[in-house]
Amino acid sequence: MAINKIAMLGAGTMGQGIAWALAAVGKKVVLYDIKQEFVDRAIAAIGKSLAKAEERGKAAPGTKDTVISNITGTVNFDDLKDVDFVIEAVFENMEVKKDIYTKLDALLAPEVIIATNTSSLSITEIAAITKRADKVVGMHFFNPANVMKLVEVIPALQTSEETVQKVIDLSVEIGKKPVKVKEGPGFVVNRILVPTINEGCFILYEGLATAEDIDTAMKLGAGWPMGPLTLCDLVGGDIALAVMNTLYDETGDPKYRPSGLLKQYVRAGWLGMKTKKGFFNY
Ligand SMILES: NC(=O)c1ccc[n+]([C@@H]2O[C@H](COP(=O)([O-])OP(=O)(O)OC[C@H]3O[C@@H](n4cnc5c(N)ncnc54)[C@H](O)[C@@H]3O)[C@@H](O)[C@H]2O)c1
Repeated sequence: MAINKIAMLGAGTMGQGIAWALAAVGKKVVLYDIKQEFVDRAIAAIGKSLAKAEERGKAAPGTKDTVISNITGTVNFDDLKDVDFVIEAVFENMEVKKDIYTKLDALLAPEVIIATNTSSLSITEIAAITKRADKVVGMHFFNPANVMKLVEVIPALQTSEETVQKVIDLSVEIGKKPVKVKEGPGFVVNRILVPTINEGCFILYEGLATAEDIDTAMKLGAGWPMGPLTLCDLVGGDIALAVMNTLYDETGDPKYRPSGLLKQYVRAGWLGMKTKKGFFNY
């Protein structure tokens, strides 16, 4: 079955970028969230960024209109019923995901693949909620998803080879570089990256350097495009903490214990760019 119409669940940071990436190559995207204002805000943000890109000559004239015309926003779950493929990027919370997967499983045609963008939850556990476990798979994009080239493709224990191949093919079709990864906490990128963010939080808490200096050190000393604390603000402190908690819980290895400071920032709602305040102000 050709994949032309794709449901994008969750119009937050990731849903927005993924919807943009899909629409840019001509896929018809149905962007679903729980509130109309979230959907409207996401589509407006894509339009604004593309208008700027056109003004600066970084996107061909008319790109914005083409991309936006390929995205339909909705808060009506039934609007997802005739899609060819689903990508889910709702909150990183198993209860929220379970509710969504139960409803999707009942709504969708049996052959439709459901790909989850989860950063830290078990894809095997998500697959087990459905009656199509062989068609549930991890498709892990990186932020900003319209720019970053990598997609980690993660089969659950139950996922069929055919499903994996379809996700690899779709990733290539939308201009990404897929890498197949066995299911394990953090996959590859977050297993390495998020503990580094966490270490930046420990260093800040211990007062070894200011937030600015920690980031400058890693940019100028290690050639990172941004420092670990800016990266935390970009990813979202809540997401970084969820990944650390998963690494810690799944492995029981104390080297993955989340920093108390990161926990405190999340409790304060200082999640980073999406809340305009994190380790830096936005
Ligand atoms: N932020 C990142 O850098 C990043 C990178 C890769 C993967 N992820 C993963 O992507 C997913 C989303 O992360 P995000 O950063 O976009 O989060 P976000 O908080 O920015 O957006 C989540 C969106 O999901 C919506 N939502 C919540 N419950 C819903 C429901 N029942 N139905 C439909 N929409 C619902 C929210 O209203 C919100 O708009 C998570 O699983 C996360 O682990 C995040």
